[in-house]
Amino acid sequence: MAQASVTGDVTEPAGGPGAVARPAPGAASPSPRTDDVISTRGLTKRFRGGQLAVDGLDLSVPRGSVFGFLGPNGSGKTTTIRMLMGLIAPTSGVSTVLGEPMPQSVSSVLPRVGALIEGPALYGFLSGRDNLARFDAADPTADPRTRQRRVAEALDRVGLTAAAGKKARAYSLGMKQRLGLASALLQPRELLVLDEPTNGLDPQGMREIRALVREVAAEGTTVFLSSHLLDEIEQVCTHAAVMSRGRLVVQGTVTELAARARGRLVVRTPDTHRAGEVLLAHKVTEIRITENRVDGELGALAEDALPGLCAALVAAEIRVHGFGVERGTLEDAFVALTGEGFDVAG
Ligand SMILES: Nc1ncnc2c1ncn2[C@@H]1O[C@H](COP(=O)(O)OP(=O)(O)OP(=O)(O)O)[C@@H](O)[C@H]1O
Repeated sequence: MAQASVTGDVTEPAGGPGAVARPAPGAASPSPRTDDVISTRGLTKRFRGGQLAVDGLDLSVPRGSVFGFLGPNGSGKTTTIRMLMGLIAPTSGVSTVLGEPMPQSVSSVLPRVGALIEGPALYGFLSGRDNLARFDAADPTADPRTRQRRVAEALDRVGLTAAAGKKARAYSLGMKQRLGLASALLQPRELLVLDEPTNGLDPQGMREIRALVREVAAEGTTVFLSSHLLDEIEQVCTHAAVMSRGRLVVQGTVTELAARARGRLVVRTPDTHRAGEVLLAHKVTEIRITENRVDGELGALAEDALPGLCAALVAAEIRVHGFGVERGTLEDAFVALTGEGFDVAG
């Protein structure tokens, strides 16, 4: 499928989608840019069994963004996050978080980061409130004098005030997820890292978490969240990176990424078959006809061909009830870039 030209700061690995520039073996990786909140160069993880989970990743997360880290299950998102948080060592490559090299700076960086990775670690026999208090007490940078107030505020933000006294083992998956999020919100943070934060939540729970993410971002915290849900990224993120099989496919602003999928021409008419013939005669391709609707690819046709197309339909006495170009979605862009559907295991 033809792709619209892209302006702005969408970046794609040299060599086109899927190709990632890698330093020559043995060469020192160039230092990542430090003005980004997260920056990686050539970040790679090969597990002992030989599995190449992350392959030469160059990621740039701008300060103040809500950055969606998107990819199907198994594409390397969690492995990347675990490397960024210093939980596992990369096989090669470099990364900085909040301007400091990781994993060397774990002790100075992590207090500035709220993280929720692979579900929260909770004590089932403690209440939600006591879990948070315990979590806070384990944080050497947390002020014990303000603990009670901060715990109450965090519970309130995630909508768990009423259930705060219940034992965590009685919590639903969604409630556990919210409690984990509350633990990341006990202190103001410069960066919030959330691995699949809406996993296991019902639609209402998802909406609430997304609203919370927007709220936290509006307060100035950069949010980095992984997801396999395209519509989630479109709803909450300003920027996104797309992973496929351990590699970065593309990164940029969500608006620009979605714009990579060219819109389709859509004509609403009861005279669908005749309209299809006219469009075909005017070089519109991949025409699909459904009830009262014809759509097709504009292909090489430029936007200024649209008035002529509309006039041709009218001249052929086709009853045109609607005529326009529908914007492509991020899912269209993903499919166009990778040639694969989204719900595939890597
Ligand atoms: N500890 C490990 N040892 C060996 N292979 C691993 C390990 N952890 C992850 N992998 C493999 O690395 C690949 C990437 O996994 P990862 O969990 O990073 O993907 P993901 O995009 O986060 O997917 P998911 O959403 O399913 O967690 C997968 O093929 C996975 O099986």
